[in-house]
Amino acid sequence: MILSGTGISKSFMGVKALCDVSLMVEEGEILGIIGPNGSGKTTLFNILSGLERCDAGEVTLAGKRVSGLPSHRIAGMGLGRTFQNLRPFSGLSVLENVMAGGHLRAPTGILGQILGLPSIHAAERQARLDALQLLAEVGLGAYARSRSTELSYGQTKRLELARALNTRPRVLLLDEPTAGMNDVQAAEILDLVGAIKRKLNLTLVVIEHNVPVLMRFADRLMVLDAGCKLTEGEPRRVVADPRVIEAYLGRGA
Ligand SMILES: Nc1ncnc2c1ncn2[C@@H]1O[C@H](COP(=O)(O)OP(=O)(O)OP(=O)(O)O)[C@@H](O)[C@H]1O
Repeated sequence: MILSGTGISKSFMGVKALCDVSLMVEEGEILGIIGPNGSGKTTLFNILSGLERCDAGEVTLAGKRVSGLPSHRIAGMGLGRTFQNLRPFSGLSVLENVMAGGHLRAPTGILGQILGLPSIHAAERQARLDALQLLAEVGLGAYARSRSTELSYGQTKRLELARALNTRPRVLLLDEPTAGMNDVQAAEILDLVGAIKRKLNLTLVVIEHNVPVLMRFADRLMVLDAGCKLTEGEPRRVVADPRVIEAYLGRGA
């Protein structure tokens, strides 16, 4: 098991966003997370990645307890993520945006940077090559020098993916990677994510509203409803569960 959350609870000013939620993610698997709006999906990602602290519970990554650590430490230990709302650095080029995610791995210290040691230049060159390679992988090779603001919405989603991959994650949390896309575009981006996952031997946890698309992609689904885990398991069995149909698709569905 590469990622686990045990008994995670979180309230915001008395509103229970998560209530005793546990999850186990095996190395190499794709876990899909679904649930109605406000059911706690993003809060769960925020806790797993260290952006929010849980009120109770524990998160482990590759057997090490990470709950309580700052998000950059958890990222450095191999947990990457993308965000539901796109937020590229608008003043930077596409390439620079990807490289900004890679500084976690920079082998050289601040003193070396001030002194401009040759090893820094070699490291910078390598970082640039790595970022260009990732841009090519996500289909943005031709846009390396463009401003990130010149990219279309779908291309910005790909940039977010490249940026997250540049932290060299073992586990990648994807928050609505296909939001705002039609089914064809959604299938296309998930095909790309799947190919990268296989190539880099990643483990994925994916929040997604497009259930039919996610069903084809995920090995397992977990359903949140009002901050509680409703059920989890094999995708077809989960979406046929009457409790899931009622909670997720609405009463009378
Ligand atoms: N920072 C915050 N302050 C106050 N309440 C919050 C905060 N973050 C989340 N919440 C509340 O916690 C609950 C869960 O929100 P969360 O964003 O995790 O749900 P979600 O399942 O990701 O929703 P969506 O599908 O709409 O993105 C909601 O009631 C939300 O209003």
